[in-house]
Amino acid sequence: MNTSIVLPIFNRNTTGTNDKTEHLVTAFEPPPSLSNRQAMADSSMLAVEQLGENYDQPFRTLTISRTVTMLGLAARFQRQLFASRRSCLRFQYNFSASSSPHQVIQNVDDECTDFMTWLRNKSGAEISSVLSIGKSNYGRSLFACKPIRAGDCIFKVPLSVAMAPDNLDPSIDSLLGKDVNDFTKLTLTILQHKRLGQASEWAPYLNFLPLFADMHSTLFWSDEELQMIKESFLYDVTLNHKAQIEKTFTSVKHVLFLFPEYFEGVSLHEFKHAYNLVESRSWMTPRGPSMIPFADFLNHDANTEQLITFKNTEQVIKLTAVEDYAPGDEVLVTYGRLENISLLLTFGFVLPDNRYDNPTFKIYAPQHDPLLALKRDLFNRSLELGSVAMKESSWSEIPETLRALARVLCCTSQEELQELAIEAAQNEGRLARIPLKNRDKELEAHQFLHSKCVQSIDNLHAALKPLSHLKSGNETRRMQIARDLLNGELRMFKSASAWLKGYCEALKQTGSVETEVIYL
Ligand SMILES: C[S@@+](CC[C@H](N)C(=O)[O-])C[C@H]1O[C@@H](n2cnc3c(N)ncnc32)[C@H](O)[C@@H]1O
Repeated sequence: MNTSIVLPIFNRNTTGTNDKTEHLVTAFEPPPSLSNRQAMADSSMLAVEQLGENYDQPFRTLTISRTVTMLGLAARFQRQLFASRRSCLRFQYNFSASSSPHQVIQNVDDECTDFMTWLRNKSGAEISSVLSIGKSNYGRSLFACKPIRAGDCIFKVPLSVAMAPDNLDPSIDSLLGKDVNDFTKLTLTILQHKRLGQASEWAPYLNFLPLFADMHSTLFWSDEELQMIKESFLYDVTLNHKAQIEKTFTSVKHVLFLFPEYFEGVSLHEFKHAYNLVESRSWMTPRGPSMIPFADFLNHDANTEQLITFKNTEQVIKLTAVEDYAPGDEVLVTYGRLENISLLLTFGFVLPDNRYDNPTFKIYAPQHDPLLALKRDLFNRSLELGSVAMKESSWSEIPETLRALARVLCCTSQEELQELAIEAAQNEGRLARIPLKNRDKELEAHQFLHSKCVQSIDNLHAALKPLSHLKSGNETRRMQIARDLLNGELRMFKSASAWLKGYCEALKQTGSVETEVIYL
């Protein structure tokens, strides 16, 4: 097999050093194939922190940084499919050297001309004859400038053209510790070449990257702006990610001092900006996270199957059409099955009807619970044993881990915990593979989850109130984003709440229901 899917780097932990977290990500990094990419996205939403220790899950490494957190869990619900969307915008510039009756060239942009001339020279070949760079509602984008048929090759970008960690000046690289990861190296490469200005071999590309003012990742939101999303788990995730990036910056600062020609006066703010450029525009290639000029103008559509691939024999990044496009159609790819929290943290946007969205429960165990240590041990043991199996099973309405947590937290005696452990031992060590034999306890655990849903719904309503009455002129882009995020979460919690309520009613009425009937 010569062709493989090029993985976008997002929805991985990309921060900082090769510590335990990074090791986990690397260890579980799937080989580039569609099925693994799917698996990665499917199992992408789980976070647990207990008593200040991080318990990272494979694949996803969100951690809650609050020291008050005793036991926190983020979990997900499955959603319905939404209809496909394709925008059609007239393009502004066609960079193809050949002419065709289908080409419509509007607003020819000198910057694009320079950029495409630079790219053609750097790659030694034409990148595409059927695509144009244009402006969309989401910044720059790629548009068909000729009819494209499914199966056609839309573009080819040689891997050698990509900016990757191996482009970092070797004298800088050699001074960085072994624990400095490739994402940081790529960030430093961007900063180094930005400082070189027009003398940089990447100048035409770097000039095309979005300005700080056009980037809306919550990493860049002020404290006041972040207050708008305090009810969302993204608030915790953002603070955590900011802290991680800060730590990374501090860990490389001593090296930056040695290269004032590149890094004199580089601030944390600039570092963060470059870091987020890497996070939002890099793709995983054999050279590590790579900025692929031209390919990184592709915007995201959650409903397309269009993916970038890497062709080993030719060492090129390729896009092959999976559908027909008419001239003027925007060509979109999927960045993966990403929920709004990931989209907003990494890319600075949310999808109002995101079918991959999941409500995130923040559940804190009471600190004074004398059984806390036992509960934590039991829950962690079950996580360790259950993680592989959970990956393989399809998600039911309530994720197994969340059920497990609720069951453990609702125990009021050692005997009850013991009972749970015995049942788990009969089910591959998993605490919540099937409904509990003790129906009262099963009901209690689900009522507990239902009460958390109701609480979240109330909190979200309160958070949305000030955002709902704004006059359109007073509304900033980030206010709209915050409202879309919170509304999406509200919908999820309402749906989860309805399901839990129905489940509890069924338990109360029948007292015993078949496992499969209840869980699917
Ligand atoms: C890989 S770049 C794509 C090119 C980018 N539009 C540009 O102007 O360079 C990813 C960025 O594009 C924007 N973007 C991509 N897809 C989007 C979407 N569906 N909705 C809103 N913004 C999107 C976001 O700003 C995101 O961080």
